[in-house]
Amino acid sequence: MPLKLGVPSKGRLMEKTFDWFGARGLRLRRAGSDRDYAAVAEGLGGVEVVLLSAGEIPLELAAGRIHLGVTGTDVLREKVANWPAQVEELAPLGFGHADLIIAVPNHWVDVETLDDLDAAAAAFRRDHGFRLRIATKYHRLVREYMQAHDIADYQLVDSQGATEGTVKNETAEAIADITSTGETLRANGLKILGDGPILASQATLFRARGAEWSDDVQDTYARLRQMLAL
Ligand SMILES: Nc1ncnc2c1ncn2[C@@H]1O[C@H](COP(=O)(O)OP(=O)(O)OP(=O)(O)O)[C@@H](O)[C@H]1O
Ligand SMILES: O=P(O)(O)OC[C@H]1O[C@H](OP(=O)(O)OP(=O)(O)O)[C@H](O)[C@@H]1O
Repeated sequence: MPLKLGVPSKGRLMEKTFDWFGARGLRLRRAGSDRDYAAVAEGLGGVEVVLLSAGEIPLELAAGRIHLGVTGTDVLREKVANWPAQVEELAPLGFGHADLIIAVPNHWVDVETLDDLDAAAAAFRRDHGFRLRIATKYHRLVREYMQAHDIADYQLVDSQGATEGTVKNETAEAIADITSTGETLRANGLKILGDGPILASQATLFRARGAEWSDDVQDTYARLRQMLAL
């Protein structure tokens, strides 16, 4: 039985993951063309590479269909309930950095912090008769964060992409999304609340606790750990 390693299937996350493993002696490469979602690992026997969307890797880990997987800590924590029981964080990989933040319109001059947002949300509800809307795809992480900060006067609206546009489109008053350069926020007239990010994410190598760790997989894993200096 091979050790299954889930790797992002496209973009910079895929390239940097290939580079990270390559620098440690495990050469990952696509088996065929750019469109062929098969890949191979060279340098250590017994490893099967599975190319998956970064957003799918958390669920594959939680289901135990892959033994190891690379994805962002943000999507892992968002998609896997009680994640520490399901996966082990083996190593942060030093790329794919992005902060999950809350942002509000620049012209909300009285709102710079979460406390300000709390006050604005109460006023918003009084004035409009419905709760202030925060657009996001990170429902679990935002809910937990708001609960931890005792903020209840809001509602989440689902946005699976182009989230910064929801404010201009008047389907939300604020957003919670990841940012790296901040360009998308600036272009959409939004500013980040000054309390620090909900989560600072980066690409990370995870191990699925519930996968089938047969003797031969464990043996491959031990050799891989040595190779990767884990
Ligand atoms: N600037 C960035 N833009 C988007 N994602 C980023 C950025 N920097 C780092 N990331 C990370 O890349 C990962 C992408 O996850 P996402 O779910 O969007 O991927 P995906 O499944 O490949 O998406 P899709 O196939 O829908 O484009 C997340 O962990 C995210 O934090
Ligand atoms: O701070 P920046 O460097 O501008 O990057 C942040 C943007 O990148 C991501 O979007 P992505 O391109 O993954 O598309 P999405 O809208 O489908 O999530 C994220 O959702 C932000 O919109």
